Amino acid sequence: MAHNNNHTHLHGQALPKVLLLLPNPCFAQVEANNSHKFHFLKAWASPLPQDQFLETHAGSVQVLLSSSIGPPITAQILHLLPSLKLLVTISAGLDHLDLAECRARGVAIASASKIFAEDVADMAVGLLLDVMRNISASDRFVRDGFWVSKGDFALGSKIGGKRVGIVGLGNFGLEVAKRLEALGCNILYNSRKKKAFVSYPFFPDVCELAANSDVLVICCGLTAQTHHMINKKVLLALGREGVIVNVGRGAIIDEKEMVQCLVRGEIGGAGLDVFENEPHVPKELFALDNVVLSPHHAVLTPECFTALRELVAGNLEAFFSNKPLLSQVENN
Ligand SMILES: O=CC(=O)O
Repeated sequence: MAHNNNHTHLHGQALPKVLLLLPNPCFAQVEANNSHKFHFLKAWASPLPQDQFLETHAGSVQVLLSSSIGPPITAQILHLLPSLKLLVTISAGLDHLDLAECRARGVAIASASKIFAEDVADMAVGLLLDVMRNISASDRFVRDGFWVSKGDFALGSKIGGKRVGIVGLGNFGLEVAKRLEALGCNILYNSRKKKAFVSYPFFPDVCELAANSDVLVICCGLTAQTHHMINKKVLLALGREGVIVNVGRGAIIDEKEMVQCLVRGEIGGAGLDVFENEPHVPKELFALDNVVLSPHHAVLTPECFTALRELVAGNLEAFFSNKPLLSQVENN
């Protein structure tokens, strides 16, 4: 009879192990609801250094649960986990994962992308409306008593009829498009590939897209290809009246250049949920009324978190019962 080395037994049967490298409120709730089904191995709670902890469990860990907050899942970590088959990330972004190494090792990835789409799109539209209709700036104007003392206030722009260029027409971008169409905007887009199922004009070149748009909404993921894709040339093509909204990742935009363009009035405004060096936001932006800032909060609704916990548990169950994952991402 094979000797079972697993540490956790329930009625003599080992629970499948799920590795966690860092504490996270979402993981804690997933654990609270599923500790009868899975044994959650917490590297951070062990007195052993992480590498040693991983070496100890190297033979038995098939699943790693990760988030986009904290250190990335590097090739070095993956090397220490030769039995790993599945990486579940509670993010839509995959930029914290070494995708090439996962591919080489045959590690499947499940993400949160789809279930975040509506909340992220709502936030993108909220930021767009706020910048273009001066909502946050109006709020400050009224609170500061300027309605009484100064009387008038800068006009906002009409939303209907505006040309909105969506960069990345995936789960997020499609939800943004749907919402903005309802507001009377004309949708254009840039994506890795033209999408056969939409009739919006496609621009293979993001600079061309910017030149033909009143607003750019960044909805794509951060990859080597999209890093600083929104550079000075693209920003200048967007132009003095142009507005940029970012709900993707900060580093998709060359942030230094964007700040300069905003300070010099070379673009019209920005609504930003993400930044290059979070939680640090360039101080120059604090003085600008045509900029709306948000602390990477686009997905933070309780409804989204409930769905996320269920998705994570569903993916774990599917994996351990050899069923298709609920939210596997393509990694090729
Ligand atoms: O930014 C959040 C995510 O990638 O899910």
